[in-house]
Amino acid sequence: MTDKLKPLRQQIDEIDAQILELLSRRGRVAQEVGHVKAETNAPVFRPEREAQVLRGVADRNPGPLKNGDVQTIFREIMSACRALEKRVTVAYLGPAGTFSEEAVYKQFGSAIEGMPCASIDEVFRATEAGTADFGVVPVENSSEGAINRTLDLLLGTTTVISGEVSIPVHHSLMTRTGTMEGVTVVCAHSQALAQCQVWLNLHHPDIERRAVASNAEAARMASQDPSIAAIASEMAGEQYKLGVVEAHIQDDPHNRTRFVVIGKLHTNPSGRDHTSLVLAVPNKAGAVYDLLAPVAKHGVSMTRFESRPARIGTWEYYFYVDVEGHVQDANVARALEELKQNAAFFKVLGSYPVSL
Ligand SMILES: O=C(O)C(=O)C[C@]1(C(=O)O)C=C[C@@H](O)C=C1
Repeated sequence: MTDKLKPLRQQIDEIDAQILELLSRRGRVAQEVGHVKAETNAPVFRPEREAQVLRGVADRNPGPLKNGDVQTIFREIMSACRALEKRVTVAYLGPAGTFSEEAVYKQFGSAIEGMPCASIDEVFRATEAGTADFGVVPVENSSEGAINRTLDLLLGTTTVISGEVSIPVHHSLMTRTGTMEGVTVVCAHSQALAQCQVWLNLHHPDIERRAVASNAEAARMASQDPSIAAIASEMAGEQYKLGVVEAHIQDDPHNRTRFVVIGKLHTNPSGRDHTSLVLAVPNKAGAVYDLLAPVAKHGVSMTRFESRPARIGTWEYYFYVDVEGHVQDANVARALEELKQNAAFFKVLGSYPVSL
């Protein structure tokens, strides 16, 4: 056994030495890129370029490593190279261990400064003030729909959307002991309680459910009190040394949350992009239909349509629309120009690469 392993491990050592040499070369080139950018005050983080690199490695991947795994490795390589140019600060809805933190790492890799914030409002404030270079905020969940606070804040923000990231959301029921003995209350963020309601009704119909600020906060509470069970990610459970009572209790096994990256950066076209906008129409019959006509006319696909009350006391709404393509694409530019003519309110939130 050992005799057979030895030459294989030698091969691995040789390959690792080559990988290390190549990584070092890549790092030195990134430093040069950093100097060129510094001369022209150009942005360090380029989401469109990173998206192209990651799509490229998946397209050229000869195997046997899986595309997703190769992309994770390259995500980290770019993150480390980027940190040689500048370590970007990213604000998100904390504490550490939330799905928002997971989204931050999926988008930026781990060579960043994470800035956990107490609320979505604070993420916007930190990004607008420049305390953080970017912010990552949840915008919609596949089972629960829009995250209204984010939509409301996008309306008035001076930041733009420069990226999107979507992650699977799996919830586990966890306690200090890994059993439900002595548990009188289940704590989680209200969204998580809603996403697990069918399972809870079936298995623990009589236990009180309490909404708290975040799932990570629920995990922290459960770690200190044996009468509390938390619904959170296993990542948060590990952080607080909780035992898993039941894994994957979310009602929809394909549950996902989509986040957007906000910042001051206008992202260039990557070849596969989305554009987000907010619109309002005059309050008259057929107005919404007329408003959206240019989208179809110019062959632009709409991927999302969401409405929010304008909260000015009348039955008026803001419409949050996502379309395929970039504002610099000719057909998108023409469609938006016409949309703008018919709209009482019109704001482009940003164009950015479609999430992996
Ligand atoms: O191409 C660039 O602009 C780089 O700075 C290099 C690099 C990379 O490591 O590949 C790093 C950071 C950018 O976000 C994009 C790519």
